Amino acid sequence: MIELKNVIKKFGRKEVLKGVSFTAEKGEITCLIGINGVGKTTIMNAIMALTPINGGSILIDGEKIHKGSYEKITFIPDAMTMPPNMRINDAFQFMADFYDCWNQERANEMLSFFKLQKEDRISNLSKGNTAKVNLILGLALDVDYVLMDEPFSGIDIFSREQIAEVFTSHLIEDRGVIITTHEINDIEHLIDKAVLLDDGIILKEFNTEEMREEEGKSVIDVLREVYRG
Ligand SMILES: Nc1ncnc2c1ncn2[C@@H]1O[C@H](COP(=O)(O)OP(=O)(O)OP(=O)(O)O)[C@@H](O)[C@H]1O
Repeated sequence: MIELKNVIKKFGRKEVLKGVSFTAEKGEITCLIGINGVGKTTIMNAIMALTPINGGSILIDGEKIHKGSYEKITFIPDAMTMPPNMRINDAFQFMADFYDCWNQERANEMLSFFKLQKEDRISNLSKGNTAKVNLILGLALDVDYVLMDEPFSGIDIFSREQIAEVFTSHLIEDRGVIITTHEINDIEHLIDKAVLLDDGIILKEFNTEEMREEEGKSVIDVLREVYRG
């Protein structure tokens, strides 16, 4: 389980996270929902210890993140982090050199699922194909937890459908996944838990299936209630 307890983050005098607490379980897809600039990426960076926090704590399976945790958790950003002159195959090699948990077989499987070629140069990839390569680089790691920043943002409908298919496949299955979005429509049916963020605090955290069964409400119904009052 990933557990955030009362996390505070300031940039200068601006307090972006004002005591954020929520949990994300293994085997579940947790979606962090909020408008642009509300602090979703900051939360991802804080979980990965890529940015220091000013208060509270973040635990992964009960432990503070340490060097070894990077064989257990990965972050798929919304932009390419590999050098543009690399080919996809070079990026795979880079990951293989860097991570013990790199799974080449799974990378190849995803590459053919997305109909991409190993020889393709990163700089020549479309936005949709960049997102797919990012997804491969993250999901071909045998890690328990995967963080994804806006995996559907700015991507055409067919690519979105392909990515959605990955979410319901064995590639995700038992892992704990946290994704961020400011646009829930595409992924409402894929997520197990919704965490609504606004102005540095969590407004609501709920299990989507329970909400549907017990109160007859979709995630969008709850969003309307919470954000529009
Ligand atoms: N390095 C930084 N220095 C100063 N302010 C920052 C920094 N990074 C983020 N911020 C500010 O923190 C706030 C939250 O940013 P963040 O990127 O986490 O939001 P977000 O919810 O991910 O937005 P989006 O949906 O646009 O990606 C914003 O007001 C942003 O300007």
